[in-house]
Amino acid sequence: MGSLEAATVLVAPAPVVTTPPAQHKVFELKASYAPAAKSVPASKPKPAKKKLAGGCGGYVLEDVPHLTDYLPELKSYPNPLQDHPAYSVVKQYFVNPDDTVSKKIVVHKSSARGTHFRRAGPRQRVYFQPGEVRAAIVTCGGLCPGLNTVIRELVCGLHDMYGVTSVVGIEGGYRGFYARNTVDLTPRSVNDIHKRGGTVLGTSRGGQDTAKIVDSVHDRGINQVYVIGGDGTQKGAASIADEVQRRGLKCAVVGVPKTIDNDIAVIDKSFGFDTAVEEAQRAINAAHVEAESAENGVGVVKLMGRNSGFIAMYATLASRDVDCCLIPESPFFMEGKGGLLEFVEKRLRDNGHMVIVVAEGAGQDLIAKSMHFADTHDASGNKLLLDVGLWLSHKIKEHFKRKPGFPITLKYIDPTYMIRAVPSNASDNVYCTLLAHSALHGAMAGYTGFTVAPVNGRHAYIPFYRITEKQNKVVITDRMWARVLCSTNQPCFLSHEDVERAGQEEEEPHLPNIEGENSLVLKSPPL
Ligand SMILES: Nc1ncnc2c1ncn2[C@@H]1O[C@H](COP(=O)(O)OP(=O)(O)OP(=O)(O)O)[C@@H](O)[C@H]1O
Ligand SMILES: O=P(O)(O)OC[C@H]1O[C@](O)(CO)[C@@H](O)[C@@H]1O
Ligand SMILES: [Mg+2]
Repeated sequence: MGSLEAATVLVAPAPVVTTPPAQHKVFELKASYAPAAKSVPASKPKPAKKKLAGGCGGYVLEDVPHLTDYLPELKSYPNPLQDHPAYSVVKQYFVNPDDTVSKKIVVHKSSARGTHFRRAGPRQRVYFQPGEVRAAIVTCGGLCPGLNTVIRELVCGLHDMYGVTSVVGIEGGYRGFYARNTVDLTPRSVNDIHKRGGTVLGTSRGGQDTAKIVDSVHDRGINQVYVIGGDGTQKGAASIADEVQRRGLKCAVVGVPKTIDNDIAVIDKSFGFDTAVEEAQRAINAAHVEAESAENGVGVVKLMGRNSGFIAMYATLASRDVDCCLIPESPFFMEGKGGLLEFVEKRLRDNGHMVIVVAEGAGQDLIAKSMHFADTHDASGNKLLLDVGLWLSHKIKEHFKRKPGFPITLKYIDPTYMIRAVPSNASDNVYCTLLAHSALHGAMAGYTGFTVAPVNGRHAYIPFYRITEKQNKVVITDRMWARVLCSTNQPCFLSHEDVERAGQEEEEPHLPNIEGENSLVLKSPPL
């Protein structure tokens, strides 16, 4: 257990005035903060105000909070990395404070410069001394390849780059903050955990009680919290960050986005996704071998993807053995002209076998129509899904039973948990390492209330609200989905209205208008 004083450094007058962390003009941050409070009765923390900076050409920096926003007297120190033998030789190792990463990478002559995020990386000045840091790491939500790599690299990165020796793991997800003891994490104890699937800390759904979590953070003297999880977890982290600010604690709250479904908005890709797609190939290969070896063989493979069909889409494109890919974003129908059953029949007549890949969230409306079921949710409030693979297999079998002289052999493969329980592959391991490093550089530099991830290939600090306001979905009016349809030669199943609706959902939200600052974007002619 750490000392209470360590977590309550806070608003004591500091001898050195800090260098401002950002050069940009900041708007809208008007909150005044009370000095540090200890246990405060449970109350819903107000979300932090958006921190926006504007410039000409429709430039908007959607910035992340900094500890000095509410602890203006906080002391800063030279970054110890400048004396590190490995890093001191790197030219321009520290990130220029004005560097930003553009959300939009494809632009036109008259495009506004649009939304930017603060570039991730080490800063010249840090707001924690090595001996002062007590970091905590927690993993929440479903499993995902790479969780252990992120944990390892946070522990080793903090130790090797910043000399931090106090890192604890919170066991069993958010509720572990107040229901379990912590475990000490050292470079030695995490040395080879990246070779294992799962999370050495354990995980859970539900149990997110912000007030109790922040009480625990305060009581244990924790001043950096690293939260690894999906969209639900990032929402939880946002409310922890808000409560930490409200209490005036010197504690950075940092999110590392995790989800096998790749459904986190704004970011290029979530870690573990590549590994999952690779692992899915084994199931698709098996389905293909089985289907090819039987008379009118049909292989059905169900892959994860609650609301977003990225795993199914990429696994299909990678395999080239798939005849039909079904995802939640693209409605389909079974019976009649242009329906799935007609297509299965045609493909079997033409090729003698076929493989169908279905994302678990696809066709849920069809199943619900055809059977009674209780609409249930998991502990985090996520809707529990019906088994579309089983349902589809049953429907196909029933259809061909009614066709004497057309026997089929159908094999249903459900590798759902196998694709997420494996250790991360080489490229995900490197990705997880960079994510962990970007996360801890941000916390050491005093940033808080952010998720770290690559945006157009560059790591950026993204305010929590940007990650949580909507989910990333396959855009069925985009070229990538067209590539899938082209590779499988499946029908698109969509009505004109479906396509219209999909196009409207994809419209970009308007840029924030900062009076007198980014007016160009408002005056620029529509494209
Ligand atoms: N809106 C929310 N506000 C605060 N906490 C939340 C919210 N939604 C979910 N959480 C908490 O976040 C944790 C993880 O959420 P969830 O089970 O939805 O997984 P996730 O992080 O979305 O990951 P994945 O979907 O990839 O499994 C849970 O402890 C849950 O209670
Ligand atoms: O059965 P569990 O562990 O709740 O997780 C299942 C869900 O988790 C996910 O893998 C997301 O993490 C979804 O694809 C899936 O629906
Ligand atoms: Mg989720």
